[in-house]
Amino acid sequence: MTSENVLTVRDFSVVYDVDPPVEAVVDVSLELKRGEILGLAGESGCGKTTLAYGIQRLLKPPAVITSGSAVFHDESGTDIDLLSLDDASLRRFRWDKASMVFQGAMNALNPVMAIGKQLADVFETHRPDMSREERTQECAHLLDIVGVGRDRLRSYPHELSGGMRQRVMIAMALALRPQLMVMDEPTTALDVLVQREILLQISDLREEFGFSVVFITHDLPLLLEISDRIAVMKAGRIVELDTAENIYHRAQHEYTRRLLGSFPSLTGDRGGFLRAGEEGAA
Ligand SMILES: Nc1ncnc2c1ncn2[C@@H]1O[C@H](COP(=O)(O)OP(=O)(O)OP(=O)(O)O)[C@@H](O)[C@H]1O
Repeated sequence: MTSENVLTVRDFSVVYDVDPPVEAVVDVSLELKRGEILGLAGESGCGKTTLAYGIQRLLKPPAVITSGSAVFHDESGTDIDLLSLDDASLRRFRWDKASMVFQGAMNALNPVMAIGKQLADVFETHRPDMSREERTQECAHLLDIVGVGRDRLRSYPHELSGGMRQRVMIAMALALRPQLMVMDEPTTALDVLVQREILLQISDLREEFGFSVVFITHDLPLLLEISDRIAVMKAGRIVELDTAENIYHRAQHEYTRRLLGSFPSLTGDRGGFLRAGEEGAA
């Protein structure tokens, strides 16, 4: 039977083995539900990126996972113990089951290759049985759903704006229909309006495709708007994890309240702040 959760992390710790050692993630436990957007909030250096990379086994030395477990609950009903996967299984996992969009992703596009070709390459590598027609169809569809449009299939990265290029990266991340998408400050470099538009689109796509998202940013107002639940990190630990609504209205932890208080847009008239889809709500 398919589990209600897509990911279960228990007592997960990561140390950077430098002198003196840095305890970047300390005893973190969390569950990610199927189809939910979980926001990871917290000040710079609190360990958000280390946690997100750690559970996907993307960390390099001097980072060492010192304790805990991370289990992916595949929709087939199989549990995958991420910390015990060998390299080949890990590579497959990363494309097939989980994908990642990071801040500078848009600069990772190959400048001398049309974006349609770069998308098609994903299918050529990971879905070798697909025909050329199917590939082209799928690439066109992907560009449509992320709001770039299929007429851009033959465009080169330099012919697109930063926002468009980041959407292409999101299309790539969606290509193999992963069950989990990790987004680390995916839109921070972009204009605020573009950023908002892309995020609302991700939220819609998530409903359409049913994937879960771990969304990392230090922009708490943005997280409140798009997340179902928010985990607040401080010095490597999760100090509070609750629905976005509870975090906003009924934060329990003093640190969370302080974090909320550091964003002027959240401290004024409460009615002035609305979660997406709640237009008209106070
Ligand atoms: N390669 C490294 N070697 C030593 N310490 C590191 C290394 N990478 C990160 N750290 C430390 O680990 C801690 C957590 O860093 P991390 O990048 O995960 O935080 P973050 O919350 O994602 O911050 P930001 O929002 O700035 O990206 C910080 O104290 C950081 O200085």
